[in-house]
Amino acid sequence: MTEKHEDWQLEQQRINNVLDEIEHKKEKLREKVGDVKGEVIGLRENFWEDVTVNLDEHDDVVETVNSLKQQAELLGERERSHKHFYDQLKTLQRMQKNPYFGRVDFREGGDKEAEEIYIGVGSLMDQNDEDFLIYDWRAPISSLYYDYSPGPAEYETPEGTIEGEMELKRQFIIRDGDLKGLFDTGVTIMDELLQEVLGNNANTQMKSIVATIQKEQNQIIRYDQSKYVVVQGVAGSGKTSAALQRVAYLLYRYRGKIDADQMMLFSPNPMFNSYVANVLPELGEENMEQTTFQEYMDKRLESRIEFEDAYTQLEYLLTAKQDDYYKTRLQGIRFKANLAYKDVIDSYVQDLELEGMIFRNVKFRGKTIVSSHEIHEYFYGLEDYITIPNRIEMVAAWILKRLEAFSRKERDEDWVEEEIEMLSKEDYLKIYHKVQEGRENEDRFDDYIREQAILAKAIVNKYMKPIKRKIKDFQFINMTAIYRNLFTRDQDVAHESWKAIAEQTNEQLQTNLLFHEDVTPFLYLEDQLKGIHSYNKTRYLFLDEAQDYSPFQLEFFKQLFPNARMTILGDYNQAIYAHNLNAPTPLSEELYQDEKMEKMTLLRSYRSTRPIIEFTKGIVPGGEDIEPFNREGDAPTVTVAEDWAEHTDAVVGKIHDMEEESYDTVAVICKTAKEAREAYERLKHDVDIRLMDKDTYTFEKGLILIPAYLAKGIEFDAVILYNASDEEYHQEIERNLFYTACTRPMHELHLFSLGKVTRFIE
Ligand SMILES: Nc1ncnc2c1ncn2[C@@H]1O[C@H](COP(=O)(O)OP(=O)(O)OP(=O)(O)O)[C@@H](O)[C@H]1O
Repeated sequence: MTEKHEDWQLEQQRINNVLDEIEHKKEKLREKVGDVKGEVIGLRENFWEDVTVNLDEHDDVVETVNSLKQQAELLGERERSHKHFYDQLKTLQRMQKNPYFGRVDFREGGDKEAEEIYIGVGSLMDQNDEDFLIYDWRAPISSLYYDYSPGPAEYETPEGTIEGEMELKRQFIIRDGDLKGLFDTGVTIMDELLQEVLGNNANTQMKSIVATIQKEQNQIIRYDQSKYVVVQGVAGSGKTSAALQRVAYLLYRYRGKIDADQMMLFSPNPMFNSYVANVLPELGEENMEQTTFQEYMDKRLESRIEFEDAYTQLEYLLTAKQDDYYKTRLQGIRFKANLAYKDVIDSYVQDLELEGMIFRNVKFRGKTIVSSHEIHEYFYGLEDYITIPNRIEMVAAWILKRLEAFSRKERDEDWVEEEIEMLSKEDYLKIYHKVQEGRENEDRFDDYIREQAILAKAIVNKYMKPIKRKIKDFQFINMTAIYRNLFTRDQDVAHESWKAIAEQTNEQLQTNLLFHEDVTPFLYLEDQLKGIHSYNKTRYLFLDEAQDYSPFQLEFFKQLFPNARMTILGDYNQAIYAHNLNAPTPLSEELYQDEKMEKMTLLRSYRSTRPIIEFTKGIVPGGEDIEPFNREGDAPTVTVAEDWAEHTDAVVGKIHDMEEESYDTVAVICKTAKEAREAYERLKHDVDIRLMDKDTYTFEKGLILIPAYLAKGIEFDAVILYNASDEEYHQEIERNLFYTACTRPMHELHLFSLGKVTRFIE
């Protein structure tokens, strides 16, 4: 028997033993789950029988409350145990399919023998609960597997560094308990497991990478020192993957201290959210909160004011005529992204402490209860050392009091009486019963009057309620007017085109629609006036595709999440929004001058084959530093067509050719949504293709048509770049968009161009 064959047999034998142990543990757990479930059901059913309810005397009430509390605590504890056992059972089930993926033999300094350490998605103890049969990939010792090849190695523990010698590093492919692959590092130079994983089809759901995490990714996953970790990683270098495994790692590391709902991920769009939603559950963890900045803006602005979304802004910049209006808009977009503009707002807020706040009349049925002028007087009558938000609170309390007094008077008005007469029988009876409550034995002669009074009060209150809610929401501040005033007031703004920008913005605000670039500044200003509704609970914030946020937005996030450590990941070569063109992004070190920040860089790209990466390297400056992972494939192709008919035929032909490859996902990528719609009209008769737009919430298998900016962060088996002509892609703002599109495929990339192909690939 060869040595290799022997190893294989021994490992298969060990897998069998481990599987037996898993089965054994599952059996024991099932019993426990069953018992606890029985207890929970019993407790729920008999909840009221087991508490002593006695409300006669004060002491009895206290006793009853205590007894209720005890019973509820018992139930809560049992329910938690049930969930805990159930989760363990699920982990064991997952382990049964693939108990572990790696092994290192590590001899600690001074020891004679090496310990065999097997690494999987969860830990498993032996029968006597003494030794680890499998270590969780997040355990300190598991780091050895990711960080070293055989030779001297070390890992960190809370007690300090452990040094020693790694004698063996082995990777496994196990499917349903059968050993399918075994690779020893040192014997094979290439990472075969990674080759195998990356050679598979792209998926509509991102997969976990725990079996093949690379050293530099492991650093990001486990890093836990500074408040800010900033990761600049080239396309396909595993930024999103690292972010998600990092969440899983932190949940493990701080188990019992931090929950998934104290972590939040901001991602580019809902489709991306659905793309990554499976990774954490696959690792046996709950998902963190996931959102998009668009969702946040929607929530904040509700129906108060309409605003343009980021994609509409981009669509405008990529498709509109480049006249003076366009140029001013572009300058405005770029200026408003900056911290200089934040300074302008900060100084405006200082002025507002003394003058300039604009309020709304508080009205009820056409009558003014408190006029904007009165509010203004009251506000500026308060001491000016009191902060604006505190003064606003005082104003709200004062208005509410005025409303109360007004309500009392209003009850005598004719309209109230009319409403009473119009009351439905049901409503009337409800109020009537209220009047009767507790007075069955009393013979009251004034019942009618009392009844009328209660009815009148109920009616006025009903109409007053929404007004009160608005006051509590501080909607008596005329935010739009205050923001607009920023563009009409006399103010020294150090920007050569400020006048034109201000004029344009002012004009736009009159239509009651905020430009996208004004939304963050608007919300920031609002927070300075109303007080910040910060997310104090969030302990870890993840910003993916961070290059698309502005420096202003970064400051906004810092203010919004005061207690959060931030992991900020992105690629400046994929910055597709105009505000970040040749300007700082949240990936720029200069934005963290006074704060503790760790910058990490990922240069190795895993998504695409080597020929595709070699091709895309040429598109962006500095691309020569990108290192391809060595996976073979066909070189990208470029086809030039003379007219649309030829272009369409060529694209359709390629789509048909690719049917043989049985790919799961093929994307035809266009520059904009407008072009995607046009392409759809041209292609829909010949191929079965789905058009995706910004409202698409899930990413499904098949052939899709998508604008480049929506394809951010996701990947496909093959990509057809629709009309990669020089006419389409020649401005600097289009370079990164083109690069983003070309870096989406795993296996094939084909470019089609109407006329001369883009200069970016020359
Ligand atoms: N260590 C790894 N093991 C296995 N697959 C990996 C690894 N790192 C990255 N990948 C794969 O490479 C692809 C790209 O990863 P990911 O989407 O996380 O990269 P990214 O840096 O966020 O990309 P982009 O900026 O282009 O959106 C994914 O298919 C991911 O599974």
